[in-house]
Amino acid sequence: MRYQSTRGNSPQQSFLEILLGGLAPDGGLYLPVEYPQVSPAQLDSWRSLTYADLAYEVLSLYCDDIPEEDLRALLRKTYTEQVYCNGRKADNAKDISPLHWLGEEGGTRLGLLSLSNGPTLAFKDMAMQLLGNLFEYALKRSGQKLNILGATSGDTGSAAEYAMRGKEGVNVFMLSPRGKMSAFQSAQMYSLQDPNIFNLAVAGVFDDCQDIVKAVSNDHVFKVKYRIGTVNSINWGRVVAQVVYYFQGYLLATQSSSEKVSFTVPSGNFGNICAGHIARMMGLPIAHLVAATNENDVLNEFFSTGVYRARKSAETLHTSSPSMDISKASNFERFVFDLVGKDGAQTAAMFKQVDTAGGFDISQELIFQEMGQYGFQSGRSTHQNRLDTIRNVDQQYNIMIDTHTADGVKVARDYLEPGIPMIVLETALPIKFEETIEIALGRPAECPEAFKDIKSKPQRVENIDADVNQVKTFLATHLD
Ligand SMILES: Cc1ncc(COP(=O)(O)O)c(C=O)c1O
Ligand SMILES: N[C@@H](CCOP(=O)(O)O)C(=O)O
Repeated sequence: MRYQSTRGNSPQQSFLEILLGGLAPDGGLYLPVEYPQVSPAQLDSWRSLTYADLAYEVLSLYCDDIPEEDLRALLRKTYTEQVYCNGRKADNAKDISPLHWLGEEGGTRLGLLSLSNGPTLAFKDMAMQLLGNLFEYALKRSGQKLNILGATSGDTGSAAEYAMRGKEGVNVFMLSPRGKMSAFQSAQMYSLQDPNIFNLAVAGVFDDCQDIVKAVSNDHVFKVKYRIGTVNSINWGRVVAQVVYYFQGYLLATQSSSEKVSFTVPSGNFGNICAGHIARMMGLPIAHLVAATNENDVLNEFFSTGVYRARKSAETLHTSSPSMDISKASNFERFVFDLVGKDGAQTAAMFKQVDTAGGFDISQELIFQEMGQYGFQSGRSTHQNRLDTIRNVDQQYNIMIDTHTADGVKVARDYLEPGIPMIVLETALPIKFEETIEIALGRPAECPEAFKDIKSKPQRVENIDADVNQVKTFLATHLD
């Protein structure tokens, strides 16, 4: 499989060639030149597979420069009960991403796909653990070292650091928005003392952190000299690993490939739902993909009006679903590339307009009228909706959900269609946002044993301005 940039001005490359670099040289994001197709019969033949073997079927369509036996071994090493039973009872863990039906609502079944059973209690572990093993594999083959520069709003950071700690030849430099994550999220990252992990608390919001990552990646001389890679969903490896659980969720929810399901996805950087879009483009029978935003509702605005207006840092609100406090969703560019018929020049022009004029408006264009074919719907959830939904799901179904998943359930309920099961992606465990859970339910969230004393551990973090040059200087002084 060859990969092309969404900006149309980079050479096509193979999976292993793009894995360590992340952003394409022209500033775009990589996508496969075509989406491999999965037939209904093929889909049905995957019903009895383990998660690891299902992942093999999906990923082997994309990573054809990794020998079959190596890829299968990497996936079986990654998707184990030992890695993915955190915070859940072990009887469900063999499914890796179990599906829990909440109940019947609006003439259909409403369910939660559990994706937060991994080491850091958020869905990021589903792809990040694999990325860690893929990096190790690729670096061993090439004899290279890798310095990861990442941006987090709370969950990617810890998932990446737990996946990369102790990995030979890998350093992680993680930018996080100072004071904007939950105490639990900060403690998960900042308490790590491993010499290959560096936490930088940026005076800004997540978008500032992501802009710095992109600016450093776009300085090709610096990038090559310091061997900079990325673990954000900028990296295709992250997105493609997330495609797998849409297949898993679909197979768990249905009896045959003639059935359709819809997914609601709590959305911020648009990586998770972009993986759903790709699964749908591959032929997975998804009726709708519902993007659920919090008060930072750029994506909801776009899907409802055709106007994309990225907010400035100062306009980005600090909410009680803080991991979705994002106003410049990077993966949105991948969808736009498909929307404009894989026209790299047009995509580049549209995102140049985002930089110069703050956004674009396609409300009067044919592509907006035809956008229905991609199955997107969207909605917005507020702090009060979040509290109400956490309470209501707890009372009605005796299940405690986190604030982001609550945004998902709130919006999903607005889009229930009789006869089409609705699966909400559960993106984190409640303990990560325990302050809000306490407000909503008046009792604490359950905390897995491994994290009981996390907030009292000593923390190691450096403060830094939202300034590319300061970050480059930090990297240069910590690398040879
Ligand atoms: C808990 C949680 N939910 C939802 C999201 C949004 O996912 P995405 O950024 O892939 O849209 C994130 C961050 O990415 C998250 O950490
Ligand atoms: N919500 C994320 C933000 C980064 O998203 P990514 O999927 O691009 O890594 C976080 O929790 O850090």
